[in-house]
Amino acid sequence: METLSQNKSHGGTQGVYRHASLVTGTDMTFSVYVPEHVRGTRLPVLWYLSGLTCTHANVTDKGEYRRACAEQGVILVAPDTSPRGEGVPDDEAYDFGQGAGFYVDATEARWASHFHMRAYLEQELPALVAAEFPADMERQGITGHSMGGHGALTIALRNPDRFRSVSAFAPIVAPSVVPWGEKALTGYLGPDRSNWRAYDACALILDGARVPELLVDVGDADQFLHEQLRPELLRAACDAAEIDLTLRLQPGYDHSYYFISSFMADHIAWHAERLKA
Ligand SMILES: N[C@@H](CCC(=O)N[C@@H](CSC=O)C(=O)NCC(=O)O)C(=O)O
Repeated sequence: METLSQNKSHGGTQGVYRHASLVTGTDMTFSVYVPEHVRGTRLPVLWYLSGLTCTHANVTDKGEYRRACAEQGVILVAPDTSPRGEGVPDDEAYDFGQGAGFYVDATEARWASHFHMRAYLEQELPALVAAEFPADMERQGITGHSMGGHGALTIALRNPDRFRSVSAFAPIVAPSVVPWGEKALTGYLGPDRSNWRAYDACALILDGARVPELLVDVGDADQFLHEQLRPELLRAACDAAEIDLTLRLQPGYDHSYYFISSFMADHIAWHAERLKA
């Protein structure tokens, strides 16, 4: 692992790192904020998965999480949203290809050699974080925004023993039935919709996957609310499965980092309560 930058912030260290990923076959860059801590102690970890067009840098620059992480003693890890670079396939559209990995392991030929964001986040990056940072991997939470909210929900639902807490900002909750998701899942996984269910939070819940509780914030002025996000589908799935969903429609907020940063400290405190219990 190579250190690209390290800066002191709120008493801790904001770092950006690069490593050669075996699962994506590319270099991958990610950021980690480590609060000040007693040498030798290990801190709980919150994963933040980003949305379409993002790298690690969007939340690192605009997410305003460091004060809350420092106060709560929580590490925050922000991975990239796809493999990138020469030799990696891409698409002209902002919602497919590089910057839009949708947290799947692609099976369609054009994408299958590099687009393995599921294995990257379920296996490779956690092992690296455990080895290189003072992270207590028994105390992990996960959150994310939009496409990254979809990633957080689906990874948590598939791995209930790994995460003690899961939340999301304006997540895509049912990619199988919304335009962003239908395009991406067709492109990465092919037309057989039965292969999409492991990547659809509502379908996973319908198929029996469970987490004890969820926190979701969405702005009521979010430009993607009705066509792409459709939080009412998560409400219905959670009600049917008796999952304790706190779904907050935040008046006046849109889809941007102005919205995310407004509720970031709330989410970090909510995760910290569960990770430190
Ligand atoms: N057409 C827009 C769409 C891109 C966009 O809004 N991306 C969001 C995530 S949307 C769902 O995953 C985002 O986080 N953008 C980065 C940011 O810093 O705001 C466009 O191409 O601009």
